[in-house]
Amino acid sequence: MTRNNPSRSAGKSGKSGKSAKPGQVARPRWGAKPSRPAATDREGYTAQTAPVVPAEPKPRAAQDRPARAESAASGKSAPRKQAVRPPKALRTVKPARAERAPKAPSGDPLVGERYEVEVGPVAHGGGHCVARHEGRVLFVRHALPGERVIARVTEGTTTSRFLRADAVEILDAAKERIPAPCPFSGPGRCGGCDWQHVTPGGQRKLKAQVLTEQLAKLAHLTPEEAGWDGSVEPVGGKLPAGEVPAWRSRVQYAVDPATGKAGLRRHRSHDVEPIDRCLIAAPGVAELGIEARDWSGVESIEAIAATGSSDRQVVLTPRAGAQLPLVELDRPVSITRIDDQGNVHRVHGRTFVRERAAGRTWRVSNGGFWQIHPEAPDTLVEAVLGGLDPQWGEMALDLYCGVGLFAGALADRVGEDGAVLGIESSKQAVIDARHNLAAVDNVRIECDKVESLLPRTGITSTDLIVLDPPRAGAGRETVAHLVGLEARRIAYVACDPAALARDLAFFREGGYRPVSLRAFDLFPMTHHFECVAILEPVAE
Ligand SMILES: C[S@@+](CC[C@H](N)C(=O)[O-])C[C@H]1O[C@@H](n2cnc3c(N)ncnc32)[C@H](O)[C@@H]1O
Repeated sequence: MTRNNPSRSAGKSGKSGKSAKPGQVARPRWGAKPSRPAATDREGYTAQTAPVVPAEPKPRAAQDRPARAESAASGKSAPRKQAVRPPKALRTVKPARAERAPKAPSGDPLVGERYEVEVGPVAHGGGHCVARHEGRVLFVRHALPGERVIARVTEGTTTSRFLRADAVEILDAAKERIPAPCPFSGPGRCGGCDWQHVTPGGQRKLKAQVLTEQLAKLAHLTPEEAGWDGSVEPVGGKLPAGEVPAWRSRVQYAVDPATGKAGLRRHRSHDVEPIDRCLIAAPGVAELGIEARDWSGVESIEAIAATGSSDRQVVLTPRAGAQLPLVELDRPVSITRIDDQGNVHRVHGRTFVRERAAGRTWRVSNGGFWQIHPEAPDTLVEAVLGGLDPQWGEMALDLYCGVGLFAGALADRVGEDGAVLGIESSKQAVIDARHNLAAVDNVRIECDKVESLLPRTGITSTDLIVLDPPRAGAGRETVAHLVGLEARRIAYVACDPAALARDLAFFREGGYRPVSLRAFDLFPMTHHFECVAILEPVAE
């Protein structure tokens, strides 16, 4: 579909504050700083044609939901904190309705059954590959396409539409298979990494296959049509063979209640795999020695090592009713506690870390969102700016702006004649963004949900848009609103290839197509990766 864009064919509309020509919409000077002072707080791979891969069914019951270790790898989806539920007796009991009651699994359990299978293509979403046994689909972890393995069932019954399984014996190994460097990985063990058993190049090939398949299935685009060369770009330089990249600047540990030992959650489980060391943790995290302490009374620990500053922070969530233990760590570190209402309390030091990236220092408070790979902010900013090519005097939107990373970069490029509006729903992130960009006159940050604020801004057009939504993507309605703003270019930063492909289809309906797409291996050893798509209006 071609966009009907009268203002574009009439020439560029006037810049902020200038009067509109007849037939054009006057642009309010929406990027200017608000007159009130900014809020402050107390301180401060090559892909082949797309294989046909069965979709992983959506979770139906609560116990089917992916565990935090998996979803947290990208840092985008998992909620920071869930308030502890009140004791059962205090909860409001809803009337029992047959359709609301979770269905008890029917059929006989197959867990523990072992099947010899030929492993098919990698599937989106869980670090697993697809296999078939006697007409049933198996999602098999710890396997690689083309392998022949013994798969042991981990979930499912005789009536299940699909089964989950782990490859527990490899009969014919793929050439990309290596011995897992991490002693805590493998069937039934730590759920933090998916592809410890795969060469770095093999991991990127798998990610490229997933992206190719999602683009074909959900956006009906070939790599060429998406402007993608089919590669997932490595980030962080080449490592000697056998060495694991230590990239995680933020690690979410869980604590085994029986032993008080910190570890990582097993795949799709709340059980804790105690570890001595996480191989992919950044040196600044490893130095904290979290795994060596007794954390009795603590439910979870987020360990953060800032990049470009010596700031270290641990964010502790105590168990309900437990006393926070006296925490002594080997080096200066800020300690923050989150109570059962989700409120943040300073225990020691600062409640934030200072991250250095893209030419600025960024304050990030309370374990709020920040890209996890130390090279991610610069890599993504470079890809966004390179794709958008912002011009002096242009107007830009940074949607889902976090603490202001892309807004800051855009502001520098559009200059004082241009303007940037950031929208972010987290109050603390907005406070941080306003603090981080306080000296930048042409940026304004608003706190609200993009979908509810955008239609109320009165903004009818813009030159550039960056959107970096959470895992679910932006969705049809928000995309419909964005295409109506007639931006010259749009940069879509995505951590989930399925959400990206779905939204690309919505953009296509609205007359925008991807002119370039890059994929970055910002989450090595896991199935996650990040994409930057640049969209332009289809020529009229
Ligand atoms: C993937 S992060 C991107 C942050 C930022 N662009 C960066 O790279 O640091 C997504 C952000 O969107 C925010 N968010 C989630 N849902 C939102 C919504 N409906 N409207 C506005 N912001 C939202 C989250 O709080 C988070 O800061």
